Amino acid sequence: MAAAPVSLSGRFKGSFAYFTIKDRLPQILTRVIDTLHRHKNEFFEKHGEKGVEAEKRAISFLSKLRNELQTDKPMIPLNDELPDTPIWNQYLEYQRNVSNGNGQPSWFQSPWLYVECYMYRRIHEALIHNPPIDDFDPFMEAKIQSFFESQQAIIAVCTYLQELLKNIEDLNENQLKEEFFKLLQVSLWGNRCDLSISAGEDNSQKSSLLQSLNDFKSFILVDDMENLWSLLLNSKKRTTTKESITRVDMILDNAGFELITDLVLANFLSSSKLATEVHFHGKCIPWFVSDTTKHDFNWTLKQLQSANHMWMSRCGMNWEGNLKKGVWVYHDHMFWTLPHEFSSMAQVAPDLYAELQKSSVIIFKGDLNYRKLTGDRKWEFTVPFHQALNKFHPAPLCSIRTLKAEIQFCLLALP
Ligand SMILES: O=P(O)(O)OC[C@H]1O[C@](O)(CO)[C@@H](O)[C@@H]1O
Ligand SMILES: [Mn+2]
Repeated sequence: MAAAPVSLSGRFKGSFAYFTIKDRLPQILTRVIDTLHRHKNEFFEKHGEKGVEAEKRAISFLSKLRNELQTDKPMIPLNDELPDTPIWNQYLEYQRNVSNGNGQPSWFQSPWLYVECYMYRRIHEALIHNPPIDDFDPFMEAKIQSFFESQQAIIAVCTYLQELLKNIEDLNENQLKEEFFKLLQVSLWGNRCDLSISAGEDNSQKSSLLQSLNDFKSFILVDDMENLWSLLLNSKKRTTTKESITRVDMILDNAGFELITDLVLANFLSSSKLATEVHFHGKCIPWFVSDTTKHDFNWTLKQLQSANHMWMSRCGMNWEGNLKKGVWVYHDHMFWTLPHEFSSMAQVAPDLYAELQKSSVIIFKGDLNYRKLTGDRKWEFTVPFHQALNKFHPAPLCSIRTLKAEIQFCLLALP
């Protein structure tokens, strides 16, 4: 098999990677600095002068980081005490070795995937270094605002689900398949609501998606819904005896409306018995502006339960119940916030790889997961997706992603 092509990088002027590193990442950093500035009084009220001092130090750290980025300085090792720090610093050494003498790993010369992930980890380092604001999520405000801006769309999709559940037992196989395809597409288009692509600008879902699915159909470039349906249906038919299970793993992406669409899809899979277990995988630190952390996941369930809308609160209660019963499980392994391509998971995080091997099908949400699945390299569009996976295959898998970066393939891998 031919060697894997080079990584997408800011060294390719005019590429989306170049535009992202040159313009978008500094915008995101500036927005983080502004957010810290705006929370100065809150830090003072909560922590007194110590909070204000910590805020000043974090801002100075982030301003220095922005200058490093904008002037293409070499990447520097992390020096906080977090468990992933040695892995990040080993990865920097690896980048130094593979740069084969083309100088130090730097923002515009190194792989885009690495430098973008590295920026979010350095943002976390800026806070970790500065207690007592070390637990502050600089993206929380934007995630919460995006949730509330999407209220109408959330009400519509929760209402649709609850109406569907009333007679789900009476649906025949074709009707079930039709509903499955609808909710898959809602989860797909929910991925447009990502605050990284908008550099933090509002990117919430204003209208109900369910009425627009036909309008969006022609924008689906690669459609393997039939294969995914067959895989789940065959697994359901095999799950006759008690002990056999159909486990679906959802590698989550953005909080807010997209997370609701993923939970709605998961509820449908559980209620239709297409899945006997659903495992959700979130991020262990704030990531790519709107990616879901455990706090975001739990906040969303609580927010729904306390909503003054019957179907929203019903969803929140049911979903919390599924977690309590253990039919739904939430994980947040540190691997998801490392810079590694997924093809190195078996070496870097064998425990996570083994966990995913228990799955009947793994659904990867979003653009960043797609980039990590395929190594974020300059593949020809005609290369089969499974080739780009580079032997990463813990279980049958698929990607549900709205295209936000140059990388794209013609086929999805499932079986
Ligand atoms: O939330 P998603 O779908 O992973 O999108 C994040 C992606 O968007 C981008 O901002 C666009 O390139 C990338 O940084 C990242 O891959
Ligand atoms: Mn995201």
